[in-house]
Amino acid sequence: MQDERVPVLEVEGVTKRFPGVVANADVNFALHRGEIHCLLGENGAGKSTLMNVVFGLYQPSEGRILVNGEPQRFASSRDAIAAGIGMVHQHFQLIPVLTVVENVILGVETSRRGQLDLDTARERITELSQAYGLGVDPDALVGSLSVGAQQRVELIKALYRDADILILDEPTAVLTPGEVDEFFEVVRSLVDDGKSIVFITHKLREVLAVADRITVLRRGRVVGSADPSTSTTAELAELMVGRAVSFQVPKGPAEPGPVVLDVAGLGVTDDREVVTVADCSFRVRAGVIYGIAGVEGNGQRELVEAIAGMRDAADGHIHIDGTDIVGMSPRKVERLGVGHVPEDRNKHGVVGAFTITENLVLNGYYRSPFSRGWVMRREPMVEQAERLVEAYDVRTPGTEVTVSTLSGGNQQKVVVARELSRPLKLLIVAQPTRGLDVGSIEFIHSQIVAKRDEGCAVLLVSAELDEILSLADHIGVLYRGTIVAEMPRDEASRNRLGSLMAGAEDPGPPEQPDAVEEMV
Ligand SMILES: Nc1ncnc2c1ncn2[C@@H]1O[C@H](COP(=O)(O)OP(=O)(O)OP(=O)(O)O)[C@@H](O)[C@H]1O
Repeated sequence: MQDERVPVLEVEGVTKRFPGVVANADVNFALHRGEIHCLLGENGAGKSTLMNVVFGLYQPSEGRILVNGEPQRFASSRDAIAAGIGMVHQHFQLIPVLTVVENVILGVETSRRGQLDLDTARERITELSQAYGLGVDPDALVGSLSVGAQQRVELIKALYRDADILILDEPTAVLTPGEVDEFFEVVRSLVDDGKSIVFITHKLREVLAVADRITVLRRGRVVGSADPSTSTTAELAELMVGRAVSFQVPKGPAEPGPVVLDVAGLGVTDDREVVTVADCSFRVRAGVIYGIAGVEGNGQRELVEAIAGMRDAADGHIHIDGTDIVGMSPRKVERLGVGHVPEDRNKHGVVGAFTITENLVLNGYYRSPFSRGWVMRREPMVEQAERLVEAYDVRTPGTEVTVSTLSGGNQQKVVVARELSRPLKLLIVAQPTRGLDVGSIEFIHSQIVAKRDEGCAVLLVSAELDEILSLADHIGVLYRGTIVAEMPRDEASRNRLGSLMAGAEDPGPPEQPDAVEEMV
């Protein structure tokens, strides 16, 4: 029998240094059996690094890891898995062209008479899926699954390897509100079954809803712990960031100018040639934030890519400041004064192997002052990088480090800094604060409002209704690739948008405009 008082996982005095950075400094942390322990901290606080040490991906510079009271030495994640630890990363590690069962057994194949034993694996996956309410079809192609279902496949992968301790790194960042509720049910059933969970998130309301215990990291150190039954989101925010955070965006009324973006009868297909945007029409005026609300997967990605010149339109028109941009290259569109913060920063936002300085001039290196004739000029590039790193509070040892070494949230700040720091006519922002901490959300929201107040037209696409409600002046609901309803912000409510997003009838404007809830 195991002694219930011995934590299932202990981190003792762990320090992890990278060149120029102490990512974790003398961290102590204990996880008990059957508990959900939330690890909180601002972007770059060292949460992922600590969990990568626990999962054997990094070796600690100092300190040790104990599992059930036994000191461990993990040479790789294989050793951590053997000790009963499973991790679901922020970015899934699945192969889209393989089925669920093939993905799950990769690396742990069992064979019978030299043949892969898919049947036994399939049975086990079905059992796990039923036991924890995961609803995963073992034969589905992973690439055809929703983000929420892919995440459950990652969970099954860990459970299939007999994980007792599960590390979930920002699992809800990519989920819709409905999926988050389902996910919490799954987490609870795991805990009821005796699993122990480390849960990393930036969403303070979630923390209070789900955590048994909370530990807060700041700049690599544990700065405190909190009891979820007696803490408030404001207290947690202050503990994380080290100052009081305002959850409301200060914003005056919009002063609408001429139409900048005019989308008319637009049709766009996705990578598989399936029509995902159809007969879509809306207009965005200068000085206005137009928010697109919608359940993810209703054509948002293709719509944004078409407006940014990254995807061809099959039908209709897109006028930006009077110019029809259909068929134009992204660079030409960008030269019209269009900024774009893409939804997937790794694919389209940053080049991981380039430095911060280089990433900050990705779309302007050929222009003055960064180039003169054919010659690139480093000095103004570095000057700009130093200025933006300071203004956007990008946590980094310097501007010459490669962006892949920054924490996820800090990579996002680099993209936002690059796109918002130049004069723009149209700013397209898709999920601008995904993965960001409360302090950074506050800052980026204020920058988006400042852009609007300069007279820029802003197209905001967000899966967070609270983000739409707190920033947008006018709202369009995208359902199955079409704007099915439009309304001024004052006539929107969470209920009304929720119904329209689900394809239901419009219940009409609320009697009282909805107050904006905290975006955390
Ligand atoms: N492989 C690496 N090489 C160099 N520095 C790194 C590496 N990995 C992380 N760091 C640095 O360690 C610090 C902590 O990063 P980490 O990713 O652990 O933060 P985090 O709390 O998970 O942040 P976020 O909430 O933004 O994901 C950051 O300053 C980051 O730049």
